[in-house]
Amino acid sequence: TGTTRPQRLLRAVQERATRGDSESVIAAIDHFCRHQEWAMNVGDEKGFILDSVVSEVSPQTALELGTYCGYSTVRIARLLPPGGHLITLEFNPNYAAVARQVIAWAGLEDMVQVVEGASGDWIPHLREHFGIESFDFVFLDHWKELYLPDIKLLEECGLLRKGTVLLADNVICPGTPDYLEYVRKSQSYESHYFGSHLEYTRAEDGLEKSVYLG
Ligand SMILES: C[C@H](C[C@H]1O[C@@H](n2cnc3c(N)ncnc32)[C@H](O)[C@@H]1O)NC(=O)c1cc(-c2ccc(F)cc2)cc(O)c1O
Ligand SMILES: [Mg+2]
Repeated sequence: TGTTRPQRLLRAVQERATRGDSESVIAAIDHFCRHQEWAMNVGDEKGFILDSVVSEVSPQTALELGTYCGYSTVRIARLLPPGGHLITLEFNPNYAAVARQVIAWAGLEDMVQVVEGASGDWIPHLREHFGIESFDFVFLDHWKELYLPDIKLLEECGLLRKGTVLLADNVICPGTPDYLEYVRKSQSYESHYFGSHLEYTRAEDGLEKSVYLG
C-alpha cells in the first residue's frame, strides 16, 4: 500500500512551503494540484473570491463544513481578525489528520479547531461544546446533497443570526440544485452568485453567497 493523495499533498507542503508562512502553504498546494495531481480544494481562482468575502465579513466566529486537506481552512484562518476562531468539520479521519498537519505547517493551529465527525451529528452540539452563540460566517464545501439539510439544521439550532454570511462552493459542479433553489427563493436569504471555474480546470463552477436575514 502506497501513500494517499492527501498524504502526497501534505508532503508537497512540507517540502515546498515555509513553516509558519500561510501564503507559501497555499501556493504549494496550488502548485501540487496544477502540476502533480488534481485535488478537490477550492483552488486559487475561487479562493480569491473566498478571500474577498472573508475579508468583508471579518468573522469572529466561522464554521467550515468539509475540511478535506485544510486548504480553504488556511485561506479563511489567515484572514480572521484578532480573536477570530474557525471550527471545521471533517467526516474522514484520514483527511482530518492531514488537514491538522497542513494547518499547523501554516502556523494557524491556534485559530482553528478541526472536529472529526459528520456535520449533521455535530451541528446540534456546537453551542454546548464550543460555547458558540452564533456564526458570523459559514463555508459549505462538504457532500453537496447535505448543503440544504445542514443550513436548515443550523437555522433550527439558532446558530445563524441576522447578517450571517453563507458561502457555498460547487453550486454548479458537482452542483447543489436544491440548495440553490432554496436560498434564492427563500425570504430569509439574500443571495448572489459569483461565477468562476472548477478548481484547476476550465469547467464552469461558482460560489453562492447568501446572507441570512433572520
Ligand atoms: C465532499 C468533499 C469535501 C470533504 O467533505 C467531507 N465530508 C463529506 N460529508 C461530510 C459531512 N457530513 N461532515 C463533514 N465532512 C464531510 C469529505 O470527507 C471530504 O473531505 N468535496 C467534494 O466532494 C468535492 C468534489 C469536487 C469534484 C468536482 C468534479 C469532479 F469531477 C469530481 C469532484 C469538487 C469540489 O470542490 C468538492 O468540494
Ligand atoms: Mg469544493
